[in-house]
Amino acid sequence: MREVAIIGVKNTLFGEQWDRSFRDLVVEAGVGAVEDAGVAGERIDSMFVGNMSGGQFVEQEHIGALIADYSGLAKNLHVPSTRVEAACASGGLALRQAFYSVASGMDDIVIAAGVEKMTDVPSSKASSALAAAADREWEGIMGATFPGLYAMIARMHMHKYGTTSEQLAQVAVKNHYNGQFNPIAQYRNTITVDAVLSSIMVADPLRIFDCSPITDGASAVILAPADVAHEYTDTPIYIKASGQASDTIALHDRRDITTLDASVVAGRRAYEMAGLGPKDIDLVEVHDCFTIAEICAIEDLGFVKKGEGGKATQQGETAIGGRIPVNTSGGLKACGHPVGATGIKQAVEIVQQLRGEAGKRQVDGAEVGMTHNVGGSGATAVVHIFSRNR
Ligand SMILES: CC(=O)SCCNC(=O)CCNC(=O)[C@H](O)C(C)(C)COP(=O)(O)OP(=O)(O)OC[C@H]1O[C@@H](n2cnc3c(N)ncnc32)[C@H](O)[C@@H]1OP(=O)(O)O
Repeated sequence: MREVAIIGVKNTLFGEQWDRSFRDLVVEAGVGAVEDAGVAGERIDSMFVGNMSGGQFVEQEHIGALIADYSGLAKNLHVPSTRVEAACASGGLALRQAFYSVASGMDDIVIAAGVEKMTDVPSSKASSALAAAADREWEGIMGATFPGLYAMIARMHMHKYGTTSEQLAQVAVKNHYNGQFNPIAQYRNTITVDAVLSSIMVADPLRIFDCSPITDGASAVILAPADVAHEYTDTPIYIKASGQASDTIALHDRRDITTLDASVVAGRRAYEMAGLGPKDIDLVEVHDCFTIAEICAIEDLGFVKKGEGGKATQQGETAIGGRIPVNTSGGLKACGHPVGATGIKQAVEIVQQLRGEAGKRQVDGAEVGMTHNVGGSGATAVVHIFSRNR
C-alpha cells in the first residue's frame, strides 16, 4: 500500500440554506477543496460521495453521476464518481474508499465528499427518513426514532455508571462553546447547563439541546499519494490509518447497549494500523449525534475508562486545553449534522487543526488527530487517524 495525504479541504456553511440547492452545496465544497489543493480538474482520477438519503430528502438518487456532472468532471473528463451509503457514517466511509483507491495505486488524485440537504422536508419526514438507518422491521415499525434509541442508551448508561443529566448537558455546553469559533457552524451561540436542563424534552432523558439538529451542508477533501503531496501543498496531512467495523443493526441484539462494539473494533483496527494508542492522539472529532453518544465514544475509543465519560467531561478533560480535546469543531451538536457530510467535515476539522489553521479553537501543538463516524445506533463505525508527520 502507498502512503496517502490530504492536500485540500473545504466545508460549506452548515445550517438551513434556502438559497442553495443540493447540487450547489456539493459543488461549492468540491470546487473549494480542489482550489485549496491547487489541482487541475484534469488530474482528478475518481470521486467518492457520501450521501445517506437524497431520495427521501430531495428526491434525488443517482448522486455520484449528478455530482460529477455539476462539478464539470463528467461531460468531457468522464471521471468515475461513486455514491457511498452507510447512514450517518456515509462521509467517513467515502473517505475510506478514497483512501483505499489511492493507497492501492489505482488512482492518484481523488475527491472524497459528503452532502445532505435535510431541511427541505418537514421535521416529521426528516425524522422518518433518518429512522431508515435503524432496523425497519424491529425498530422503525415500532415507532423508534434516533432520539428514542439513544435515549435508551443514555438511560442504561445512567443506570450502570451513575452518569447524570448534568454530565450529558456539559457535552452540549462544551460543543456549543467550541462551535462559536467555527465560522461554518449552524449554532454559534454558547449555552449553559441550566439552559440544556430546562430545554424541551425530546426523548427522556434527552432534551432538544442534547440532540444534533437537522442541517444542510457539504464537505470535501482531496487525497493524493504522499510522495507527490508536496507538489500541491506545504502542509500535507497524512492519513495514517483507516478502521471500519459493523455490528447488529438493531439495538436490542447487542450484549451491552452502553458500548458500541463497532466503535471499539474500528478504533482498535485504526490504532493497530497506525501503530499508535489513545495516548498518542492530540485531539478527536467523535460522532456526538446525541450528548450520550460523545460519552460512549470517548470510552469506546479508550480515552477514558468505561463509565467515566460523563465525569471526564464535567472535569473539563475534553475541552480545548484539556487532556484530550473532543469536538473542537463544535461537533455534530453545534456544527449541525447533515448526515452524509459529517464524516468528511470531521476530517476537514482535523486537517485544519494539524495545519495550525483552526483560529480560536486551535489545539496548541496538535500533531495527531482522529475522526470517529457512526451509522445508525452503532451498526457501522469508521475511524481514521491523521498526522502532520509522515
Ligand atoms: C448515528 C446518528 O447520527 S443518529 C442522528 C441522526 N439525526 C437525528 O436524529 C436528528 C435529531 N434531531 C432532531 O430530530 C430535531 O433537531 C429535533 C427533534 C431535536 C428538533 O426538531 P424540531 O422540534 O422540529 O425543532 P425546530 O426545527 O422546530 O426548532 C425549534 C427551535 O429549536 C432550535 N433547535 C432545533 N434543534 C436544535 C438542536 N438540536 N440544538 C439546538 N437548537 C435546536 C431551532 O433553531 C429553533 O429555534 P428558533 O425557534 O429560535 O428558530
